[in-house]
Amino acid sequence: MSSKIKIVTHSEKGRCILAANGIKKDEEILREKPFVATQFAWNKESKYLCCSNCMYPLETAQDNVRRLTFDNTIMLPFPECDKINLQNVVKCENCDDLYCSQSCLENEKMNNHEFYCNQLLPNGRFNEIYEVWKRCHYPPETCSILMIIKLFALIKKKPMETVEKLNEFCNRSVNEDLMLAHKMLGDSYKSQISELQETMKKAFADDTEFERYLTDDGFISLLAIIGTNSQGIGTSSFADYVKSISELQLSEEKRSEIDDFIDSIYTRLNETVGEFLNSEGSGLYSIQSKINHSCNPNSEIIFPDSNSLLQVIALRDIKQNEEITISYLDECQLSRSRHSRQKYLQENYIFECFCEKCESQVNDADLTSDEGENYDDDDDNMDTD
Ligand SMILES: C[S@@+](CC[C@H](N)C(=O)[O-])C[C@H]1O[C@@H](n2cnc3c(N)ncnc32)[C@H](O)[C@@H]1O
Repeated sequence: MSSKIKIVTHSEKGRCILAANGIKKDEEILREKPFVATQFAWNKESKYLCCSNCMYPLETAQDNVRRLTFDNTIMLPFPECDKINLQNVVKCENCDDLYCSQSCLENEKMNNHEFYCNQLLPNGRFNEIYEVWKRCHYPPETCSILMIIKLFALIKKKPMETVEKLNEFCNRSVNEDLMLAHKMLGDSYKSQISELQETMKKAFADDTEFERYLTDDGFISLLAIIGTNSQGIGTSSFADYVKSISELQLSEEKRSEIDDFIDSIYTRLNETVGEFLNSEGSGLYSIQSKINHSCNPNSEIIFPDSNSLLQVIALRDIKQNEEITISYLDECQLSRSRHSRQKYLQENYIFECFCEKCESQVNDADLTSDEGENYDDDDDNMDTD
């Protein structure tokens, strides 16, 4: 673990990560690869191209916008800013899964890729699970059945080590687990949890090492571990291109021209794919998952290499022994009243927030922000990003 942090236990929040020494604004606090990470099932089905190991984009920004807008004539200016490296792309010789490099392919093989290689395709051992999952979990996805299958592959290969690691993630009570599992699948698909469980039992009937995860409580608890601890990951070659463009030194006139062009591309993308611009997925990170939420966080998560490698960065100077916190809510949710934030966290993450901001506003009137009410009614999904 990084020498910059230490783990302690808090009576209300469980484990907390503290700064071992003072940390400066913009300083890296933590850099971590996931224990397991996957692209979401529907995202993959919709041909969002990324490395099957690290989620690095596998198409140039130009190809990305051409595909998403259905317009093959788009030419991106400043092609030197389209930096996605496709020179080392390799594929699994059996299932055609793509990897950004030989080392990603090797890593996936080490993590027992063989276990699910070809098995999601029609006639594959896990195809039915995949189909049931897609039926009961429409986009926007917040978790993936592929994550469970990858976890099972790891358990098969390194049983003791994997189960030990999995047990270190935050666990909930049986009741909370059930609420979380319902949240993950969306309220209208509650009844399909048992269909999914039965399909998995059938597919894994001969694998005794998974029995404990396929009982009624075990299955719900597995979904809840993923729901409580997983971190959203999004990678996009066009977003990388836009970032590189923003770093160019340009005249005011050129800057305004390129900004207008990028805006026009985003407008077109909005018409075709709406918010679904990225290769979306999620990962379980052993240390990052122990960072608690705050409604006034002092840190944020970024993905500096456009892949699943995660970095936690300080948003301001952090004192020695101060808790490292991130926000599980987006900017808009964070700006709402204490009551709205608490309601959202309670309904979607099943916990009462004990952050400093909520504690300092404990005597505020129990008013729900107007915008909050609209949002609370609409939103069904959960995710810790
Ligand atoms: C991803 S885990 C964070 C680490 C966790 N504290 C642990 O012991 O592993 C998320 C869980 O931590 C707790 N938690 C996180 N932020 C909190 C907060 N601001 N107030 C109270 N509990 C919090 C909740 O139980 C939540 O479900």
